[in-house]
Amino acid sequence: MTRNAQPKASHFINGRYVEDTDGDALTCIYPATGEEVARLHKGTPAIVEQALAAAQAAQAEWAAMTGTERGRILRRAADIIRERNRDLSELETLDTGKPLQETLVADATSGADALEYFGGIAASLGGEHIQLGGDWAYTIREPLGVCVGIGAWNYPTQIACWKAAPALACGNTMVFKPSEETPLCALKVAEILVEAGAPPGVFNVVQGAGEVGASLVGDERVAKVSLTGSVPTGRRVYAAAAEGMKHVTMELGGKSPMLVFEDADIDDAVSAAINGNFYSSGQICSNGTRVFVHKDVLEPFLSKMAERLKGAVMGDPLDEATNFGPMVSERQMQIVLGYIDKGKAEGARLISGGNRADRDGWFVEPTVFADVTDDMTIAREEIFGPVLSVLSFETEDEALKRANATPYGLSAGVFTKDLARAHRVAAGFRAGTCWINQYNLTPVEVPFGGVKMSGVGRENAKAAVEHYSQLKTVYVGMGPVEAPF
Ligand SMILES: NC(=O)C1=CN([C@@H]2O[C@H](COP(=O)(O)OP(=O)(O)OC[C@H]3O[C@@H](n4cnc5c(N)ncnc54)[C@H](O)[C@@H]3O)[C@@H](O)[C@H]2O)C=CC1
Repeated sequence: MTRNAQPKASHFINGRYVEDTDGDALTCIYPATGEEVARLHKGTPAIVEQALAAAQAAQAEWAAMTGTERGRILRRAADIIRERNRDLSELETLDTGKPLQETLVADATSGADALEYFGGIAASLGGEHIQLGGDWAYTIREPLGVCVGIGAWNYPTQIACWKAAPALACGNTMVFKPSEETPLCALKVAEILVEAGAPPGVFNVVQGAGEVGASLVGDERVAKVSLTGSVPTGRRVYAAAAEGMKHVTMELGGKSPMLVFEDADIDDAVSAAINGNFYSSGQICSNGTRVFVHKDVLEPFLSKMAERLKGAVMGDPLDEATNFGPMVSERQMQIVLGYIDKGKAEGARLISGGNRADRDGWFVEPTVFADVTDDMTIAREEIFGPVLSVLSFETEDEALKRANATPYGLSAGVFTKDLARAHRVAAGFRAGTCWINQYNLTPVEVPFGGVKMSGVGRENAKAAVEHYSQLKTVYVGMGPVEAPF
């Protein structure tokens, strides 16, 4: 397999690849080896202008198509993505370093799921009729206009599709800016949408870092901004959008709890903790990084976990036998290693891992700390790497209080065989998504998003439609108009 992932050009605007070599260089590094696999350019003001003008020009025609027609295009794009899943997954692996074993099942395929789902409901979106005695009113569901999508680097294809699919289904157009760490796969989504029949300008991709994102968010033609990123960036983008009274969806970070009660199936709980901490090398916003284990099952939990970690296979992510890849960048690796040092310095007990792996690329060993207390840095801050903190608890009340004692509120999980307790705890969690005896599954049919500092709005499911459309109310007078004088 070739390690050259060079796209035809850096940006995709108005139905075609576009280059502007005046833009600063944007190099794409394969995180498993450090080698350069593509070189692009960041968007210049001229590129940003072209993209916004194209999206604006395309919007009326796109919105005038029937939902059935728009939906058919999205569903066709989903089919093409599935047909090319292997190529797209290999590209995603080169861009992110995530094992091919993962990208084959969780990236392009999840993007296709979103395009299929929103393609399927596009024809049924509409308003309602409200009878008011003799008079009546109806609502029209209208698109917002030009939407901006801004992505993080952990799930580039999925994020592009999770934003594009509902936006386009509702009749909006989009300018999408991928993370500067992972610019490649959104270009493929744009290419495929055009191949599936989307008119030029409906979905555009512009590369760049924060400045390019900020110039998109600040433009008065933009009606809505959807960001997947960190809380500090979310604050900035939300504030900039508020200046123009723009709609926002903020999918931000987390420090989610997973509660393992004494009656839980410990093997399942360990599996879930592995999925919720080491999949994508821990670079998942909804990860359950604070695992609260009841004191009576703490030692069996830790010993089973240590045993299972022996099954982690570090290697070339393009080899399908590899199930544990590197961090996306050297910078992210250094951040994670810094947190591991803090964990050690603040007195957490290292059960396994704890170091950079002795190999090329930006690998950090899967790391488990026990005896973690609520005040330790590793229990409070989002690490976004393969670092699992185990805390112990004695009562349900105590566990729930401690689980909720965080500014974040993205996700939470509970493992118990006691059904009443499972639902009671789920009701008590202050989080946008809760799992009972499961963790980190995010099918497109269910809403996903956070509370508190973890975000605003919801992606996926019918809920996303509310965030990509607005209602116009039309009141219909059927009788004479009464007036006081
Ligand atoms: N809740 C969710 O659905 C998810 C949240 N995340 C969060 O994303 C973070 C990791 O991703 P990163 O790429 O490091 O996040 P980041 O916040 O550094 O960057 C996110 C995106 O925002 C852009 N950006 C930065 N400053 C901007 C500005 N002033 N205006 C407009 N755009 C700007 C970046 O170029 C990038 O495309 C983690 O905190 C993680 O929890 C990641 C995946 C999913």
